[in-house]
Amino acid sequence: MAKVPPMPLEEAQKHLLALASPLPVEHVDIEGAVGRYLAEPLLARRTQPAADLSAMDGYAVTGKDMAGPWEIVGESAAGHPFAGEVGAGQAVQVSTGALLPAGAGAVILQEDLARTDHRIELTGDAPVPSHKHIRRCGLDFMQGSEVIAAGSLIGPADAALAIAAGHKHLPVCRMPRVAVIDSGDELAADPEACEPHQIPASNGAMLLAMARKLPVDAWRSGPVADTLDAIVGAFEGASHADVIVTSGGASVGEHDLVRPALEAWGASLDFWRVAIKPGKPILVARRDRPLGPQIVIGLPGNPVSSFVTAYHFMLPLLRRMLGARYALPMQIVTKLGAPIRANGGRREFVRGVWNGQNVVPHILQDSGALSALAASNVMIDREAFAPEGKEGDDVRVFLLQNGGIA
Ligand SMILES: Nc1nc2c(c(=O)[nH]1)N[C@H]1C(S)=C(S)[C@@H](COP(=O)(O)OP(=O)(O)OC[C@H]3O[C@@H](n4cnc5c(N)ncnc54)[C@H](O)[C@@H]3O)O[C@H]1N2
Ligand code: MOO
Repeated sequence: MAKVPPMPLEEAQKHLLALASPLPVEHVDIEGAVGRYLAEPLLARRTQPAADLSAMDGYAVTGKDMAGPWEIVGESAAGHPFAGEVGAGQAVQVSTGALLPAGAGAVILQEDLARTDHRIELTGDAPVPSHKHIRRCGLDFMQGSEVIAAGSLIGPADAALAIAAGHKHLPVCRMPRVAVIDSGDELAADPEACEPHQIPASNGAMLLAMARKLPVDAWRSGPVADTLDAIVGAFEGASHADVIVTSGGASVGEHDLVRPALEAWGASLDFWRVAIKPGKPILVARRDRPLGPQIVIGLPGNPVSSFVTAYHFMLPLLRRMLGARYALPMQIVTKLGAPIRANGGRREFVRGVWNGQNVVPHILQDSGALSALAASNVMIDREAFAPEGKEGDDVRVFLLQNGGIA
C-alpha cells in the first residue's frame, strides 16, 4: 500500500465526493433553512412586483403632458391604491412602493414640483426617460420562474427572496450526522491535568468547530487508546453517524492503527495518502449499511495537518451531503506582501496573514504549530516545485476567515 504514490489533491477530492450523495430532502421553515443548501430549484409562486409601482415619492401623470401644470385628482399610497384613472392634465400623488394608477406613464419627484392646493407645476427636471421612476410588473421575478438554483447556500437575501416569491418552507437535505474521534495514547482529555508525557487532545474540538460551521449534527468522542479493540469500539459507537472523522494514527508507525481498525470493522479503504503538505497520510474509507453508507475520513494527527485536510476533505464531503452546488473551497488571487521560499515536491498550503491587499506567509510552518495556524487567516496554495516568490507576485489563497454571508 505504501508503494502507491500519493494522489493529487483534486483526484482525491473527486474520489471522496463520488462516495457520497446528497442526503434525503426535508422541508423546513425559511428561518431554519438559512445556512443550509436548497435541495431543489425554487420557483416563484407569485410575480414581483405584482403590478407597476412607483419607485419614488411624487406625482404620477400620463407622461404625454410633461410640461404641466397638473391638477391633483387623488392619491395612491403603499397598500392603498387609487381607484380611478389619470387623464391628461391630471396627477395622482404617489408614494414609494404604491401601485401606479391606471393611465399613468410617468412619476415626477416631489422635489421637482411646487404644489398649491390641488395644483402642481414643474420647478425642476421632468424624468428622462419619462418612465424612469416606475418599477414594472415582474421586474424582479415572474410567477413560475426559477428564483433560486438548486444547491445554493441559503443566505439572508435568499430567505427574503423565497418569502417574496410566496414560500414559507424550503426543501433542504437532512443534516449529516458527524462523529469526531480523537485517538492516541498520548492524549489527555483534560487540558488542565496533562502530564509531561501527554498532550491535550485538541484536534477533536477543532474539527468539531469546523464541522459546525456547516449545518450538521456533530459530536465527539475519545481520546481513544492506541489499540485495535479501542478504535474498532469507537467506530461501533458511531454506528448512527453518516461521517466519521478520526485524527491521528493515520501514518505508517506501529501504533498507527486506524487502517487495520477500519478493516476489522468492515470498512473498505478508498484511498490513502495525498500529495499535499501538510496532510499527506489522510485516508478515506467507506462502509455500507442498510441505512446508507458511512464514510470515514482518517485525518493525520498533527494539528495543522488535521486542520488542512479537514478543510480540503471533511468540509467538501459535508457540503456534498448537504446538497451544495460548490462543495470545494474557492480561491482568490492576491499579491505577496513578503517573499516566499521555493516549494518542495508536495503541493503546500502555507499559512499566512492577508490584510485585504497582500499576504504575508507566517515564518513558522511546522505541522504541529497551532500558534501559527491560529494567527493565520489564509492558506497560500503553492504548487509542487513552485519557484521562490517575491513581494508583489500573484499568489492564490484559500480564505479561512471573512467567509461571505450572502
Ligand atoms: N516514517 C514516517 N513517519 C511519518 C510519516 C511518514 O510518511 N513516514 N508521515 C508524517 C506525517 S506527514 C504526518 S502528518 C504524521 C501523521 O501521523 P499520524 O496521523 O499517525 O498521527 P500521530 O502519529 O498519531 O500524531 C502525530 C502528532 O499529532 C499529535 N496528535 C494526534 N492526535 C491529536 C489530537 N487529537 N489532538 C492534538 N494532537 C494530536 C500527536 O501527539 C503527534 O504529536 O506522521 C508523520 N510521520
Ligand atoms: O503531511 Mo504531514 O501532515 O506533513 O505533517
